[in-house]
Amino acid sequence: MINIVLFGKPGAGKGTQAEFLKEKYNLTHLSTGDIFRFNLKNDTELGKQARVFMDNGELVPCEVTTAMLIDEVKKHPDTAGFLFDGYPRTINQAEALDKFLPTIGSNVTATIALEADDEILVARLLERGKTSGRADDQDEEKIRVRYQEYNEKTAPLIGYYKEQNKFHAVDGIGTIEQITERLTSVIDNL
Ligand SMILES: Nc1ncnc2c1ncn2[C@@H]1O[C@H](COP(=O)(O)OP(=O)(O)O)[C@@H](O)[C@H]1O
Repeated sequence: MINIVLFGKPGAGKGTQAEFLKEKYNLTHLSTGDIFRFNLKNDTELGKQARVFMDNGELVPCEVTTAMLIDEVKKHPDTAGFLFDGYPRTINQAEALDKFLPTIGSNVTATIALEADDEILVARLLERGKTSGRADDQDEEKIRVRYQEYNEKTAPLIGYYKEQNKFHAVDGIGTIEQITERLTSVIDNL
């Protein structure tokens, strides 16, 4: 089983690249943002719990997110591996994943970060907000909160995975194809 954690700031292109990578490597793509948005739209209990946080650009509490993620992983017992997109986002979540995966005989294979400057990313998000209908992409204030959350809570994961020799970074600026190529060359060399 190969488990890749796609890592990057909001707008870095994780979702776009995940679409290509899941096909190429036959992986199950789990995007916590997408799963939350699905639950929001369908007004499920989980959606109700997540809504306030998401609307404000804050992280949904760890227990809620981790329980949801583990549920999703368990739905795919026969997969060749997972492409985690948007999870883990805190040290706490990374530890939870490192504790859970061995219970299904697996582990994080590698973390790959898509890197890009904040200015470029904020512009991308505002552009996406015009068409995606995502409330959190239309308000610069909320985008700012998401970056703050990233810097405070998610950035420390770089050190966490470096210590395990599982951290790889890829330049996230270029055409979609160029970036896919950079990512695949990392994965092919794992
Ligand atoms: N691992 C997570 N832990 C906590 N909250 C999360 C997580 N993943 C997604 N969320 C919630 O869903 C929102 C949207 O997620 P996502 O689409 O991945 O955002 P972004 O485009 O900002 O990277 C986040 O701002 C957060 O509220």
